[in-house]
Amino acid sequence: MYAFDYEDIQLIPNMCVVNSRSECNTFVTLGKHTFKMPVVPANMATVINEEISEMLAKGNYFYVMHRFNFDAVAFIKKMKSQNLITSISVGVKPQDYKLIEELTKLDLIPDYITIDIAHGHANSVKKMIAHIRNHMNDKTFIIAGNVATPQAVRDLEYWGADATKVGVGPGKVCITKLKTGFGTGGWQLGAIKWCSKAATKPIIADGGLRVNGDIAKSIRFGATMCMIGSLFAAHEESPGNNVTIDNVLFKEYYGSASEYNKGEKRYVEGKKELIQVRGKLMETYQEMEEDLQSSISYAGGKTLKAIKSVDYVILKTSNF
Ligand SMILES: NC(=O)C1=CN([C@@H]2O[C@H](COP(=O)(O)OP(=O)(O)OC[C@H]3O[C@@H](n4cnc5c(N)ncnc54)[C@H](OP(=O)(O)O)[C@@H]3O)[C@@H](O)[C@H]2O)C=CC1
Ligand SMILES: Nc1nc2c(ncn2[C@@H]2O[C@H](COP(=O)(O)O)[C@@H](O)[C@H]2O)c(=O)[nH]1
Repeated sequence: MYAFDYEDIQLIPNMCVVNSRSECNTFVTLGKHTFKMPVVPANMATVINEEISEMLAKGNYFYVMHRFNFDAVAFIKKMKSQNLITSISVGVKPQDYKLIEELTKLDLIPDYITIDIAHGHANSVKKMIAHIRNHMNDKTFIIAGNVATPQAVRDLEYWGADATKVGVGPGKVCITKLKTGFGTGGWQLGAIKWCSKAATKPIIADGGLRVNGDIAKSIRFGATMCMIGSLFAAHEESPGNNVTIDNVLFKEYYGSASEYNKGEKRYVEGKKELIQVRGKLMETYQEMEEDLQSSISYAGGKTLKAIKSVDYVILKTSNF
C-alpha cells in the first residue's frame, strides 16, 4: 500500500450546488445522537475537562471526557441531572472493571464509553468490551481503540465495539514512532483509508490533524469523526497550565503517556509542548464549521456525504 499523510493529498472540487456556504450542513450521526460537527477534542487531561465537556454537550457537540484523576460517577450524575449526553473513557485495569459495575448498579449508564489504550488490538480490550456488554447490554455505545490495521478494526467490531478509533502514534505530542518503531505516524491518512475499507461501523480518525482542511480529508478517506488534540489544546478555557514567555501566553499540551500525565517515567510514549493560546474554544469551533461548510461546497454538495466521494491527487512533494 502507498503510504500517504494529510499533507500529501489534495481534494479536487466539483461543481458548486449552493448559493452560500451557510447552506452546507456539517451534522454527523454517531450512534443514537446527531452532533453539529464531525470533530471531538482528544480525551486528554490538557485538552478537555468537566467544564468543557458540559459546554460542548450543551452546544450539541460530541465530547469524550478523559479518564485521569476523574470522578466518573459524580460527572455522570451531574450531566444526567441536566439531561446532557454522557461520554466517558475507561482503561482496562481492575478499577475500570469496578467503575462499569458501579455505574450499572447506580443506573448511571453513559451514552458513550471509549476504551482508551495505546495498543487497542488486544485481549484486554476484548475482555473490557464483553464486561461492558454483560453489564450494560446495548444501552451504551462503545468506541474502542486505538488501532492501526484492518484486522484490528474487524476484530474490535467482532468483539462488539460500535466504533473503532484509528491512530497509533500520529499525535503531535506522541513519541511512539521514535521509541518503538511502530505506528501510523507519517501515514495516518493512509491508515484511515486502509482501515475504513475493512470497517462496517464508524471509524474515528485520531491524531495527526494539523489544519482544519484535514477534517475534510479524514472524511474523504472514511472517517465518521475526527479526534483532535493539538488544535483544541490551546484556548483560554483549556485545562493545560498557562506559561507566559515574552508576554505571549502559551498552554502546556502533554501526552497521556508522558511522564507529566503518568507521574512516573515508566513506558513513556508522550512528550510536552507549549502551544500559543489562540482565543476562545467556541471561536475555533465556529471557524472549523465555516471551513468544513466550504469543504462541502467545494465537494459539490450540501452535506458531509458529498466529501466522501470526491476525487483527489497525491502530490509529488508535500504542499507544506
Ligand atoms: N494513540 C496513540 O498512539 C497512543 C495513545 N496513548 C494514550 O496514552 C494513555 C495511556 O495508554 P496506555 O499505556 O495503554 O494505558 P494504561 O496505562 O491504562 O495501560 C493499559 C494497560 O495496557 C498495558 N499496555 C499498555 N501499552 C501496552 C502495549 N504496547 N502492549 C501491551 N500492553 C500494553 C498496560 O500495562 P503496562 O503499562 O504494564 O504495559 C496496562 O495494563 C491512553 O490515553 C492512550 O490513549 C499512548 C500511547 C500511544
Ligand atoms: N503516542 C502517544 N499518543 C498520544 C499520547 N497522548 C495522546 N495521544 C494521542 O494523540 C492524539 C491527539 O493527537 P493530535 O495530533 O491531534 O495532537 C490523542 O487523541 C491520542 O490518540 C501519548 O502520550 N503518546
